[in-house]
Amino acid sequence: MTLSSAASASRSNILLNASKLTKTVQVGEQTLSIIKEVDIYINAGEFVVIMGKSGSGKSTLLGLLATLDYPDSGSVELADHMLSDLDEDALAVIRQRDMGFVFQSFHLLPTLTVAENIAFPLDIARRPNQARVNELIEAVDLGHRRDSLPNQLSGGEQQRTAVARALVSHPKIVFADEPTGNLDEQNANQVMQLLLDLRQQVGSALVVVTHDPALAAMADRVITMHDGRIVS
Ligand SMILES: Nc1ncnc2c1ncn2[C@@H]1O[C@H](COP(=O)(O)OP(=O)(O)OP(=O)(O)O)[C@@H](O)[C@H]1O
Repeated sequence: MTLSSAASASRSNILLNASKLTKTVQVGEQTLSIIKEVDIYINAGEFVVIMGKSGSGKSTLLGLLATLDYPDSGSVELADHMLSDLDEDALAVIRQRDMGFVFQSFHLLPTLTVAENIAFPLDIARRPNQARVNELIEAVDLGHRRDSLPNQLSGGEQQRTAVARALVSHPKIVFADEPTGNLDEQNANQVMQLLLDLRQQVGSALVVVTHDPALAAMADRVITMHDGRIVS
């Protein structure tokens, strides 16, 4: 295979394609450019890690790809939907149906139990499926904690709940922003292994922002950012 045919083969299965994304923020009188004309694609089922120094724009880029934030210009397309053209209601439907999220600080709903947090994406999409929820609770080894509230859980248990919630509705893509950043090494390894195993079962693409080189070593592709641009 030539280099160019290899490149086109690896791009033939594109799930998410973002083009010329830019983002500025206003700091006092100054307009700072924090994402600068970034082009990025993610293939279906691919595991991509985004690395780079603190402040290089990783979390901002992830937020733009996941439609949690708006770019100043540029476009994001997911599975034939041009997300940049959709209103907030239509985006909410796509986020519920096609995306999963794992954040560094867990972001569980504090008044819902483990089982209810995991069921939440199915419930708001009006597709309740208790069998699927039970399967995920077992997969992340939280059967004994199913009726606990988030504030009764350890950090590792909270993040395992978040991982199950992210995968429960068979999303096309999961976005994770430093998912192991608040965990000790043992819990970090367990959470990452669960995230990788479950997304493999579901066939989801996975995009992870991390500083962890061990995680990067497991990725299909590593993207490095510097000063708002992708440099490799
Ligand atoms: N709302 C905002 N207002 C002002 N500056 C912002 C805002 N959001 C992000 N920034 C700045 O944009 C730059 C990129 O931030 P971002 O959080 O994306 O970086 P990062 O690479 O994820 O960093 P870290 O590894 O520390 O989490 C940083 O310099 C940050 O201070």
